[in-house]
Amino acid sequence: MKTSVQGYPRIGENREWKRALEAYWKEEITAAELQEQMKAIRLERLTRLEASGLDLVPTGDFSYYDHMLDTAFMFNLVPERFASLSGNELDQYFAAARGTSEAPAMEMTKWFDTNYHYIVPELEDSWVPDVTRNYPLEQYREAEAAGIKTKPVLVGPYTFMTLAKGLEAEHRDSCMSVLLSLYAKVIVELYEAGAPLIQLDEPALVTSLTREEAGQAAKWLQQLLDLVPKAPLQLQTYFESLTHWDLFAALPFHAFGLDLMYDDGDTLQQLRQHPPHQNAALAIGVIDGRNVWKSDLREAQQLVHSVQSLCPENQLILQPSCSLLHVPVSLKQEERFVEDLKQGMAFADEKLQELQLLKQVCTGAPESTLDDHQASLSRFRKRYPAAGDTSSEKLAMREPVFSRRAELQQARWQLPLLPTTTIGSLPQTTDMRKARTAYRRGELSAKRYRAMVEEKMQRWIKLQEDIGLDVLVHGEFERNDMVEFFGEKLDGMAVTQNGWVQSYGSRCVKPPLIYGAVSAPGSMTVSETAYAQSLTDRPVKGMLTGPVTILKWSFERSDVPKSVTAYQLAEALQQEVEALEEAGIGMIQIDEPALREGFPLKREKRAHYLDWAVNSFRAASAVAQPETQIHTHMCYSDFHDMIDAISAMDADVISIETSRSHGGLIQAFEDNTYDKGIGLGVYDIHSPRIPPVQEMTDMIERCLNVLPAFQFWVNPDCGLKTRNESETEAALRNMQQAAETVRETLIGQTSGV
Ligand SMILES: CN1c2c(nc(N)[nH]c2=O)NC[C@@H]1CNc1ccc(C(=O)N[C@@H](CCC(=O)N[C@@H](CCC(=O)N[C@@H](CCC(=O)O)C(=O)O)C(=O)O)C(=O)O)cc1
Ligand SMILES: N[C@@H](CCS)C(=O)O
Ligand SMILES: [Zn+2]
Repeated sequence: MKTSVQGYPRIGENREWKRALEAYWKEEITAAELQEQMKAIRLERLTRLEASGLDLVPTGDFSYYDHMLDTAFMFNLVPERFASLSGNELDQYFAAARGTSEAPAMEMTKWFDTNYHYIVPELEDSWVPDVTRNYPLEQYREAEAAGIKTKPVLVGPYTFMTLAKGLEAEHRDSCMSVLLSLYAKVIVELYEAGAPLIQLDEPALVTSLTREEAGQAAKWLQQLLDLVPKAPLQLQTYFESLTHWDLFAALPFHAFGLDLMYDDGDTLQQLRQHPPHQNAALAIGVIDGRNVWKSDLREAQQLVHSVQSLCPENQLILQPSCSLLHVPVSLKQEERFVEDLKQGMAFADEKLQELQLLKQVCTGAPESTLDDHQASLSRFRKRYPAAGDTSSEKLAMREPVFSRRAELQQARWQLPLLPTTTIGSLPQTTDMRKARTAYRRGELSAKRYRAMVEEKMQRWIKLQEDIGLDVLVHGEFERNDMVEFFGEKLDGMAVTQNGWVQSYGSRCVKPPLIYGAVSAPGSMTVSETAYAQSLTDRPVKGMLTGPVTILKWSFERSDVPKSVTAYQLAEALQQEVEALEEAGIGMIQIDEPALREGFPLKREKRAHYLDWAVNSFRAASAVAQPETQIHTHMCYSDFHDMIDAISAMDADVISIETSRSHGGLIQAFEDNTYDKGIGLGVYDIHSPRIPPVQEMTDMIERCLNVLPAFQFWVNPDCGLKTRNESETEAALRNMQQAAETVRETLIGQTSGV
């Protein structure tokens, strides 16, 4: 029996990776220094993995930004607009990820149902397929030189092609043939270099594929196997079960890696019905790879035991359910958790220890090997029993209906056509972040910290007025992150000191933990919002994070149904909506950017999810007075398949991304006779590029061809916390000008929403 992981965090124990990247982007270090620092991070990581006792240490899972982007570059799939840029290969790579003044960044979207974002490969007609550099081989050799034999990891061809854009359905087969020949080249080189196993990640196979689609995928994988008959390939899936497993079980893969944690028990049954071919190894995901709770190793042992009857012990590999990319590195630096909470937790490094313990007990060590581990888990469970259903799930509906509310709200606010606003956060400058860090460390007084937040609000309220925005925001200066902030305030939740997880590029988040029943001890956002409102006559939007997003971007209890926690969160937020109204706030935005991300990967589970997700949003917002305008915001997701759900949320206005999809999303709203307000995200906030007025005017006009003007608002496509102040001001001035330019062409039409 062996142990392995599919991948491990890249960011380093103290986010060394992020610091190195950002130093390079700020030109504080040279390319050679960046390479050197990255190498040091890679080697430290490898040493750590090997020292943990893992039998198969992964390489190739490391990246300078994102592994999908790496794969695209490896295959020379570099969009024309970057290939023609001057500079070294590294600069081209970062230009594609981040954009430049000449070339907009490549699209970025969610990696399945996680908060990790990947760069979407662009399959262009001009593509000249080639293997420009075999990155996995380079990493394999580097590890070998350090004395560590590793298992190279690649994004598999089916997942890579499925997630890419720009491919017509009728060209899929020919594109796959080309891709397979490139993969074969990379794989043969790895094999010839002596890789003992090569992991092909194919999570796209666990989505709701028809039998025909799964059959086609199996055929393509067979073609790859035919091209590299000697290579020891492992087909790896995760995040769900493989519905049509029987189509894959007989493929001559060297190993199959399956998730036995997020599969509703399906995988074991499928394995019983269709055992993999005789020589195949089985890599079984029996430790939760994407949550932070200590594993019940007795249960895991049982699971391993059940699989042992299907596969000889020497062909079994124990691993987490998925790559450990989605959990923080180590619990070592968490000093503030009360001990009985901490003993119920496991980050990536602790999961490595769990794998070793599990292997020991599954290979003959006495049962007592697990005693200490299980005892601390029991203490945790006793101290923090799974919080039951403490809140009601009754259907929440706002009254009166939207059309009546819209009249009341327009009478109250008298907004012009195409009202302008922003999404909430304004630049979180280094001085603000440093001040917060100092405040947390007790080096800055609460009074001084508050004064700084107030200074920022004063400056930005004035600036927003000066730009001419119609609806202002307080700027979220007091917040480290839109979820962590509420995690700090809410009972039943706790935050980590150093539990960073990569979200996109160098940007990381510290997901809070939901360990008990969630409730609000008092108001959480009123003080800053009311202060900002006191500085202006224009409306200031209250800013809350919705129940589904808090849940999705936290580590929730695995033994409590998500819907139960979502309703608890909704109740806490409902209180906050009331408190904001009492303080005179008449527009409240409840962000739900993770609503789409939470979509179950299997289509048949979606209706149930949407029931509780939409209803918990309504439960949070339905208490609002009819004259209070409820906004919501979502970003970087494809909403085509959920417009009805968005409508059912019954928010008065929703702001969505429009810039990267070039207005394409608006079409989806037209087809569904959506009648509420829509905020057009007219420019991409992830890029330092200042959007020209004309570009945004064109965008608004394109949308006006689809839906009436009175439905539209104009705003950036997400919060501005990552941008600097001068970029933000310039971009907002252009945005305002674009809105006013189009407004002038609409004279005579009445505003409505
Ligand atoms: C909207 N998005 C979000 C997602 N998930 C969330 N949980 N939150 C989101 O907002 N998912 C989808 C998208 C992803 N987008 C982003 C956007 C921006 C970030 C980001 O900026 N991350 C920051 C960390 C933010 C934070 O918590 N900062 C702390 C500061 C902590 C710190 O590093 N302090 C320094 C000192 C100050 C300094 O030198 O800068 C230190 O301690 O050494 C705070 O503000 O208090 C990042 O830096 O990565 C993430 C996802
Ligand atoms: N209100 C948040 C939403 C981000 S999705 C912000 O502006 O950062
Ligand atoms: Zn957003």
